[in-house]
Amino acid sequence: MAVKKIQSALISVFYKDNLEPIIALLKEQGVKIYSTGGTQKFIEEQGAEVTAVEDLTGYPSIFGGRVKTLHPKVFGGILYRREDQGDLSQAEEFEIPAIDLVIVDLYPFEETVASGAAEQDIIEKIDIGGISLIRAAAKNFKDVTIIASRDQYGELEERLKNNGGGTTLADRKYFAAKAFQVSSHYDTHIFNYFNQNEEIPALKVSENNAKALRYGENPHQKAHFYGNMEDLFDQLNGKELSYNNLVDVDAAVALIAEFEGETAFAILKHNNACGVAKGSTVKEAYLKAFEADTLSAFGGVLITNQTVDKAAAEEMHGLFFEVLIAPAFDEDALDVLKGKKNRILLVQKTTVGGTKQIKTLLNGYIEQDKDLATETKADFEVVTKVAPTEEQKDALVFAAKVCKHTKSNTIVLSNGDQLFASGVGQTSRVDALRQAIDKAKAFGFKLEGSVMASDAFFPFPDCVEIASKEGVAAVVQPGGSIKDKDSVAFCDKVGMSMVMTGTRHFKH
Ligand SMILES: NC(=O)c1ncn([C@@H]2O[C@H](COP(=O)(O)O)[C@@H](O)[C@H]2O)c1NC=O
Repeated sequence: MAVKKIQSALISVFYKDNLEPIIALLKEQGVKIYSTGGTQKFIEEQGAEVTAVEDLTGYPSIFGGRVKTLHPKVFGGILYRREDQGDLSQAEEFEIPAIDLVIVDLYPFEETVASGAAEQDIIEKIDIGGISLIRAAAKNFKDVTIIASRDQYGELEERLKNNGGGTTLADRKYFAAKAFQVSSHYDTHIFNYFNQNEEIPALKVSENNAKALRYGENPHQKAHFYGNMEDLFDQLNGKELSYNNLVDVDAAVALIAEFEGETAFAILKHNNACGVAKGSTVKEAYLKAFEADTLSAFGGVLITNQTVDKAAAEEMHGLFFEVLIAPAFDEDALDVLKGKKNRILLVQKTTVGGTKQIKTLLNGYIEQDKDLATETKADFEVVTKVAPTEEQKDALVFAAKVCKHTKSNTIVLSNGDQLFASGVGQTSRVDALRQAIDKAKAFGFKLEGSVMASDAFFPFPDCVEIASKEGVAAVVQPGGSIKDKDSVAFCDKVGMSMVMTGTRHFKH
């Protein structure tokens, strides 16, 4: 493919670091360089000759730098069509020199917003000239090479070296695509900043980090993860996380976040907890979580909110599991756990931020606030004659937390520190309860004195009737059914206690 030699360049960058090799290369190739204030100074310090953009435009940088490159001599030099006779003669008539390469690094808008800067500082970080240079050069990719971020210097250097100081049309089109990636990402953040109150109903999401996954939910489905796992986790061992691992890891970190300040352990399969427990040590919490369903734990995703020590590691080592997440691992625990090379060990460095959830659906997307509501004892309204004891209230809080993170319809049976069993993703609440009862019994739990949580209200008294036969002593549910009173009346008849929270936790 034909190579177009670069003879002139305009460089205007916010961060000057890492520009040195490019300057050296352009200098070596005798490229004429135009530049703006701070960048010009930096380039001159590298010993290269530079023409100030002011000398090209005949204007100084004005309005505190708001206008410096915005001039027909600059934009004309980038945008005129090199093969169009009319454009060529106009360029000559207006003495507009060609600009073959544009290098820009934009004002750091995103970074400034994240720093908590005042509005005026943020507004001044909306780059106008730079973004216009990027768009102009990308539009004229047939003739112009655009480098729209300092992340791309390495690629430019490599291609210039390989092509004897020029670029091919394919190179320029590639860089143009990257330029629009940069400009659209930049504008997405500006829009979201201006639309913080969501007055304008529009969904703008931009994520530059794409990681190809081995496959999607199934091997015949291609998949990518868009995000920055490294910000959240350090991976200490094991193969790459799969699509399904990521989905479970997401569910696991959301669940364990409910147990701040306690020692908790959860085992998840296909997004649902099959074991959750609290203990005085990680080992104890793990053993209790495992006990809830020793079958489903096989191949599961494990999570705790405390440092994994050797004693806990030795217990877990016997289990085949996919992922273990913890805030830290003792060295001797790692020695044990690393005994299986595919086992993924993640150190969770921080909690997951963000308040929104987005899904594709039909021919569009649905977006909602994350379910960040968690009920405490203070949220309980006792609706039965008998009130739960303090111990039962603690157990109801525990059951409600697990319930919130389980697929609907769900019923959770537990005591205060151990999930006995849950019915998950059932089409009826009665089915969910029956599944929970059968499972709890299959793993040897006695339900006498246990508590029950339901993610949504009971439309009929059937669930409390079944639960009471098993000895369930206290119930937590959101309430809100027109037949609430039937369930309450039944509880009163048999001496069960019930609290309502007013908050439903459907999870589809
Ligand atoms: N106003 C303009 O005409 C203009 N032209 C280029 N810039 C930006 O100015 C910065 C470089 O400025 P300096 O070289 O003075 O450090 C770059 O981030 C570039 O994107 C401008 N600044 C903001 O819009």
